[in-house]
Amino acid sequence: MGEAIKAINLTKAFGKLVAVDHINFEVREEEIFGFLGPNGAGKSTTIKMLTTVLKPTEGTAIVNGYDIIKDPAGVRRSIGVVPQEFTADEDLTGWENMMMMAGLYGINKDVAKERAKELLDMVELTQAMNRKVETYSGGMRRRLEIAMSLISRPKILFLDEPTLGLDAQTRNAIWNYIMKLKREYGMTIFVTTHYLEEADLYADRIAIIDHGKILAIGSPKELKESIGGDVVTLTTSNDDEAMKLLQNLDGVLDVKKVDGMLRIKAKNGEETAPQILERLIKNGLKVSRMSITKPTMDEVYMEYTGRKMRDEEGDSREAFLMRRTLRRARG
Ligand SMILES: Nc1ncnc2c1ncn2[C@@H]1O[C@H](COP(=O)(O)OP(=O)(O)OP(=O)(O)O)[C@@H](O)[C@H]1O
Repeated sequence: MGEAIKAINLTKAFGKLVAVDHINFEVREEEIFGFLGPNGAGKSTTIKMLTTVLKPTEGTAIVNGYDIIKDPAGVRRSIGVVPQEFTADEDLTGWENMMMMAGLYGINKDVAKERAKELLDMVELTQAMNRKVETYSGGMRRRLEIAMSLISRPKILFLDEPTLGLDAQTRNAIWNYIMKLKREYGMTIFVTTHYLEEADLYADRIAIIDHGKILAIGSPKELKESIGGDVVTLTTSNDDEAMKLLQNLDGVLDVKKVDGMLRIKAKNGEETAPQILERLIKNGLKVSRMSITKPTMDEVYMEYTGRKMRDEEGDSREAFLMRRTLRRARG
């Protein structure tokens, strides 16, 4: 598959503040690409440059084969955008908003009606389509905006925090539409979020951005593996003996006794656990309990940004240095 987006040294400075700092990445066709980062990381600024709302200070990007600087009109024709701020007209009905959007793209009336029906149906707004938008809930508005952004049948959809501030059930529904767009229409989706679980569950690949720089990029699985693997926890008939036996086993990164159990860091838990068992049993030990836990996106995020997603500021630098020191000490 080809690439839908390619950012090349993409940079935006506001005076002295470099909001997006020479970033390079590619988004493949038909993937859900999650752009993950805390408030102020540079996510919206990146989206605004990719959708030609803002001009880069330096660098460029190719979107759907069009250069965002040389051919912004080409870019705009081939993309759909759901910005963070609500843009639908409150005084119009859902249906009228759809028609207004179609008008902006110069879409033939009959075609527009056909598409509007299908899209409103997809986001489950058919029943509410003749009501004024001012009566819509937050979730309904977001769904309408998604439908509006699709009226031109774009190849790439940009969504800036589409689930921000919505309840869990609505967030789920929004992600279901996003998955459907990828599955049924083969769309490429570029989506920013600061919900780690959502990126983990739904994105094919994730870029973690902070202070305008991309800190890591990969599938959720690759990112989780990159921070040092899984944890296998064991209870054995002789933990001291077990520790000695496992220390040099292939795939084992570290063995520790914690709370009366053995805590083993392994590159890949599923592959290493059977080998652990085999070695212990061969040497006459009994294993009474065993579990495998995978690192979470929270840990990935903390590892790369040096802070938790929700306590944004605080002593993040210290926390980062502490973690790095501990990691190095562990070897
Ligand atoms: N028009 C502007 N003028 C000056 N500074 C700006 C402007 N737009 C954004 N910034 C600054 O650039 C940095 C990145 O902002 P951006 O909105 O891209 O972050 P974000 O990751 O999208 O965060 P959020 O989730 O809060 O929107 C922030 O420090 C912000 O204050």
